[in-house]
Amino acid sequence: MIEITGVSKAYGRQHVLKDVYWRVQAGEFWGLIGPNGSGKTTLLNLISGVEQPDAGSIMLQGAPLSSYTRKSLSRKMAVLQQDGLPRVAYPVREVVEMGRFPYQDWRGREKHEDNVRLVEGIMEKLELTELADRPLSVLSGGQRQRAALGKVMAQQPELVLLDEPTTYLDLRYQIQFMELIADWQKQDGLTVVSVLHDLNLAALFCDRLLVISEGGIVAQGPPDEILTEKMIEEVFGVKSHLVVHPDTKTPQLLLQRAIEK
Ligand SMILES: Nc1ncnc2c1ncn2[C@@H]1O[C@H](COP(=O)(O)OP(=O)(O)OP(=O)(O)O)[C@@H](O)[C@H]1O
Repeated sequence: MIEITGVSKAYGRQHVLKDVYWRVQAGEFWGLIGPNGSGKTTLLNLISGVEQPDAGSIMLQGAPLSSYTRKSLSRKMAVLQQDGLPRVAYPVREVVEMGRFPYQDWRGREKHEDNVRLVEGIMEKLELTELADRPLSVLSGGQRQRAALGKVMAQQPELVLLDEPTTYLDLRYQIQFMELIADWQKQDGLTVVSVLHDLNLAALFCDRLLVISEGGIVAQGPPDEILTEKMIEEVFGVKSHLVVHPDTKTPQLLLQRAIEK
């Protein structure tokens, strides 16, 4: 799905990404983890085409990213930020329908009438039906993020890029959001790349983790190989205990206090 070869990116004199090599197979669920300022969002911005690399190449399904038009790219990939939608007066249903933009002609019409059913199905799945006519401006952060996910689902991409998507969600909605993405991944073979600060969520949901530190990749692989107390101390500078989740057998992190009593 994505092939990144020798990619570097600098802002002024600051080298934010240095010679990155990374391959993402179709259908994988990757978590991008690393400290603040390590280059995670920059990497997502390069994959989505918002930023251009200074060196190296990015291929999407075997073709250079630069060979796609904006519209053809938006049929392949969707991006969701941590605060996915602004507080505007548009009602939820209209916002979800906006996800169909890449499939519409210049009059804003679609060739297939199926789109109404598609949008309604998504609204039901995300429990947005009751909120359909409410403007985004009156919704809570969690409700707005669900509407943002609805818009992304209506876009029917093959690849979704998520940048800390659960930051403003409470525990219930964090899990619900990740489960919805995981269901979508399993049902449609969606490829997911998500920046996540919560290493426990990352371990529970991701097939693979990419650890970025100071603009370079320091480790990549399945969570049970990648998450070690040593890596967490080296990369994040904190001491931790890793325990095994009783249900999923994935590693889970317990933080240690800095001051020993
Ligand atoms: N448009 C820009 N212009 C100048 N510097 C930038 C720009 N975008 C990012 N940077 C710098 O690049 C570095 C990496 O930023 P980036 O947002 O990729 O990090 P991150 O790993 O996503 O961080 P966080 O976890 O804090 O979101 C930071 O030092 C940041 O200040």
